[in-house]
Amino acid sequence: MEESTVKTIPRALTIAGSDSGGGAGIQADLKTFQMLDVFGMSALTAVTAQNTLGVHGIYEIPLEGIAAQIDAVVEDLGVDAVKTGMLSRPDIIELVADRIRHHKLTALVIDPVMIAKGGAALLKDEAKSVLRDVLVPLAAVVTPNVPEAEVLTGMTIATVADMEEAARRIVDGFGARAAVVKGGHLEGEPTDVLYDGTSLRRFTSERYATRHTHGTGCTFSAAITAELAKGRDLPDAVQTAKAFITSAIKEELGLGAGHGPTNHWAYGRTHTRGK
Ligand SMILES: Nc1ncnc2c1ncn2[C@@H]1O[C@H](COP(=O)(O)OP(=O)(O)O)[C@@H](O)[C@H]1O
Ligand SMILES: Cc1ncc(COP(=O)(O)O)c(N)n1
Repeated sequence: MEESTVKTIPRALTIAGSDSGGGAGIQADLKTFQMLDVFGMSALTAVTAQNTLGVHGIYEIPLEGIAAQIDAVVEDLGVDAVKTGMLSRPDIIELVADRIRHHKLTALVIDPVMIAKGGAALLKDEAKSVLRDVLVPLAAVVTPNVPEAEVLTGMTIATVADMEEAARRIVDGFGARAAVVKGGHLEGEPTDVLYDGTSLRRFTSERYATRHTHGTGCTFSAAITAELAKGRDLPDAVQTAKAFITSAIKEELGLGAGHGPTNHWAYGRTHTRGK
């Protein structure tokens, strides 16, 4: 009998919005999955007309179409880890939570996307509590930036110690299994904090002075998702994601007149990827 050429490859799904500019949203997620040697799939929640200058239009996908995309990939190709990004509305969040429960997708990364770098709202105000109450309890990890962690917890965050307190509240108060609060919006060396219900860890890097940070949060959470799809534990996944996003910010591409995309090739050029 001929030897089988079938290989198993880790598979990751992103449930998020499309960024026509290619730097954030599902485009950032799929590029990141690819660079980390994970097979990427997508379920679009919305299409945005977007470039480095801002969001020029939002066109949401009908609920039935979002559910059909998720069901189609899970039932045939299989999903080892899943992330959510832009979810826009309360009913989209409810639907995504329903499909995640139905398919028993436990390796779930929630990036609670609220506002684009240019200021456009990607999540309606009335959806914020639904995200916290319905989706966060299903998460293996939630990855808010400082303003998002402030909205979720209602607290003001000015220091790394505040970020740690916010991470604790997201886990102990809202039922996520872990939280990474990202420190890009505070001054100084950007420090991200991970709390998993037992211990706190800090991940710090150099800060690069650049306006090309469009899609940093999407890329970071996609890298965590890719590593979880490979079966890595969460601290390892966060460490790789931090290295991935740091390289992507450092080696800017200089595209566009506004907040340009990060460099999704950079990490692969400087790190040996597991083959
Ligand atoms: N100027 C920067 N230099 C290096 N790393 C950064 C910079 N800005 C953000 N980061 C890192 O990029 C990731 C995303 O951070 P953050 O800006 O806090 O979230 P978001 O992109 O969701 O707004 C985090 O790992 C953060 O530490
Ligand atoms: C479709 C989509 N999803 C997410 C973001 C957030 O990315 P960022 O906050 O890094 O601009 C975005 N701008 N567009």
